[in-house]
Amino acid sequence: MRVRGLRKTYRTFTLRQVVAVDHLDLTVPAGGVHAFLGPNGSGKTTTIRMLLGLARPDAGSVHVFGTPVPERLPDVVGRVGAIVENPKFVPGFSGRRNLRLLATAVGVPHTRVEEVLERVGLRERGVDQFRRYSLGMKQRLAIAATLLKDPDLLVFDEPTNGLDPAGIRDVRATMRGLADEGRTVLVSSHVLAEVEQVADTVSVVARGRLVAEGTVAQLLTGGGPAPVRVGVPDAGPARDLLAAQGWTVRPDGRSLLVQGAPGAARVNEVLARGGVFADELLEVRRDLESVFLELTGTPTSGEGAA
Ligand SMILES: Nc1ncnc2c1ncn2[C@@H]1O[C@H](COP(=O)(O)OP(=O)(O)OP(=O)(O)O)[C@@H](O)[C@H]1O
Repeated sequence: MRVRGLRKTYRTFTLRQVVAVDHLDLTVPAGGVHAFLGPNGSGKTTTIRMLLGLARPDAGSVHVFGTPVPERLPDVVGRVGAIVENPKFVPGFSGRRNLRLLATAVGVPHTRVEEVLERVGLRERGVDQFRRYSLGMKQRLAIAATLLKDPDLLVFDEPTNGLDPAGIRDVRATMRGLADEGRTVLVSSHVLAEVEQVADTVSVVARGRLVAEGTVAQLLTGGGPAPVRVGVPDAGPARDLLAAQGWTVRPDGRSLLVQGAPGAARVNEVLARGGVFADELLEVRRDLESVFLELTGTPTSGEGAA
């Protein structure tokens, strides 16, 4: 899936213009789990609605399997399954009966219902009424419904919202399994921790714009080497030696933080050649949470994410 220059504005009831998506570029590689991350209100749902032809962009282009959307949506709609809003199931019907109704509506045989129930781990519970399902089971039934047509691309908008840790784990495992079968899974979330373990690639948006993309490892390194923390008995000569290499050196408590050096070994070598011996050398690994915070200016965990 490829998005270029996507833009969408809304008018509020006071006629104020809200730019929900602002010249967004997005590339979702085929196969694997792609996380679409951003704080609340950063434009994820609006983008997903445009990808699915549910909202019309003001500008920009969307291609799904190389086909322009919404212009030629009917050509690809059968290859796409999505959960955008809470799917409507009949509370008093069993999970299986709900899926059979949907299967009839989309013209797939009831044998397919058994396959998708099995696929999401609900076969045993297929006889239970939908209203008796846990939130996690309801979400897995929703995923089962999207699988009825055997789609190549699955789009899930915040599928782990409101789930307990066990529910999050189940949904995550289901997404991983679908990607391992060769499907493409696009999953949006404002809670990084809920998707980082399962995502092969990531796009981060803030205020409707793309602020970073790549693999989780690429985001962690930010494209450059990790800073090196150096402890030396006398900071002055060490700072001069390191700065002479063109590296940025700043105090970090009782140590020095060196940015731009290709690794701790090279820092050690430069110091030793200058007659300075470090008593501490550490490559400082960034965690994804702090990268996300730097990129979006917003914490990602729980309700604190505004
Ligand atoms: N129908 C609408 N009318 C007016 N403004 C809207 C409408 N839908 C979305 N917006 C605004 O557009 C911006 C982006 O919203 P959107 O729902 O796409 O973000 P999001 O990243 O999906 O957020 P969340 O994680 O809360 O779902 C927000 O400022 C939102 O208030």
